[in-house]
Amino acid sequence: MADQLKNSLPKKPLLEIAGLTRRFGGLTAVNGLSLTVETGELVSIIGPNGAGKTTLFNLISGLDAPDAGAVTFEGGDVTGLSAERLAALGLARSFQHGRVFGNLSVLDNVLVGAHTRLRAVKPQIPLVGPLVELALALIRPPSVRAEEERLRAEATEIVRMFGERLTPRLDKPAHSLSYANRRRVEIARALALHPRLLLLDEPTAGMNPTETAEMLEIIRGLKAGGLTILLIEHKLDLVMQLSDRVVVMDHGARIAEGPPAAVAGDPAVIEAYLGHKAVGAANQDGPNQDGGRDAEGDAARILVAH
Ligand SMILES: Nc1ncnc2c1ncn2[C@@H]1O[C@H](COP(=O)(O)OP(=O)(O)OP(=O)(O)O)[C@@H](O)[C@H]1O
Repeated sequence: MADQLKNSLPKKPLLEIAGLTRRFGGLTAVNGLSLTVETGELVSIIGPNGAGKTTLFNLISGLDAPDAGAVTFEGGDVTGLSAERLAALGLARSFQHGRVFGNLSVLDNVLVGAHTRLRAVKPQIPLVGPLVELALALIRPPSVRAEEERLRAEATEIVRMFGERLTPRLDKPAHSLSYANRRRVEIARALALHPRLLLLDEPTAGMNPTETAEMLEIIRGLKAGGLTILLIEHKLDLVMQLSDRVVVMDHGARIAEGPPAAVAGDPAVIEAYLGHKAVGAANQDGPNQDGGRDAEGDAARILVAH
C-alpha cells in the first residue's frame, strides 16, 4: 500500500535549479536560469563561449554562491553548501581543465574520491574523532587493513574502465600523465565518490578524435548503468549522440531546450553560435582564441547541417 502510494506521487527531479543568478560586477554570467534533471537522464548544457556554462556548474557544485535563486538536490535545498558537503551528498564533478593531485599516483587520486565518500557516511565523534582516526591509521588493525584493500580493489576496478590508457599507469604520479589521461583520472576520482549526479565539464576538451570516441563510450556506459549526468560539451556531434535533453545557454540565460534533434534545428540556437562565430572572427582577442580550437565554428556547421 505504502509502495503504491509512493508510486502514484509525482516524482521529484534529482536536481532542480530555480531562478539562479550570478553577477560579476556589471556582467550577469547566469541570469535567472531554471532547469531540472531527472534521475537517469543525461542532460547537456551547450552554448557559445562565455554563455555561463561553467559558472552554472560552479553554482551547482558549491564552488561559487549565487546572488539569487535556489538549487535543490534530491528534494533538499543545497543552495550555497560547500563543494565538500555536496560531494558527500553525492554530487561529483570534473573540471574544464582537469584538476588532479600531481604528486599522487593514479590509484591514490582515485582513492581520494573513495575516502571523501567514506568520511561522509562515517559517524563523526567531536574532538576525539580525529584522534581515533589517527590511532587507527598508525596501528592499522585488521579491520582497517581490510577496508583499505577493499577500497584499493574498487579504485583499481574504476581505473580499469579506462582500459590501456590508465591501467598500466596505476602507480605513476599524475603529473607524469598526458593531459587526456589527467582528465580520465579526474573522472575516475569523481566516480569513486559513487555520485548520484555527475557533472562533467568538457570531458573531451583537448582530446583527439580517437580519444573523444573512447570518452563517448565511457559516458555512454555510465549512462547505461543508470548514472545521472549533466554534461557541458562543445563537441556537438557527441552531444547529439549522448543526450536525452539539451539545454542551450547564451548570455547567461536558457535560449532553447529539448531533444537533441529539435534543439539543433532551432534558428535561435544556430544564430547564437553563428553570431559568436562572426564576433570571434572579427576580433583576434575574442573567445575563439581558446587554445586554437574552433569549437563554435564546428558547432555552427553541425547545427546548420542537421
Ligand atoms: N570569476 C569571474 N569574474 C569575472 N567574470 C567572470 C568570472 N567567471 C566567469 N566570468 C565571466 O562570466 C561569463 C561566463 O563565463 P563562463 O566561464 O561561465 O562561460 P562558459 O559558457 O563556460 O564559457 P566557455 O565555453 O568558454 O567555457 C564570461 O563573460 C566570463 O568572462
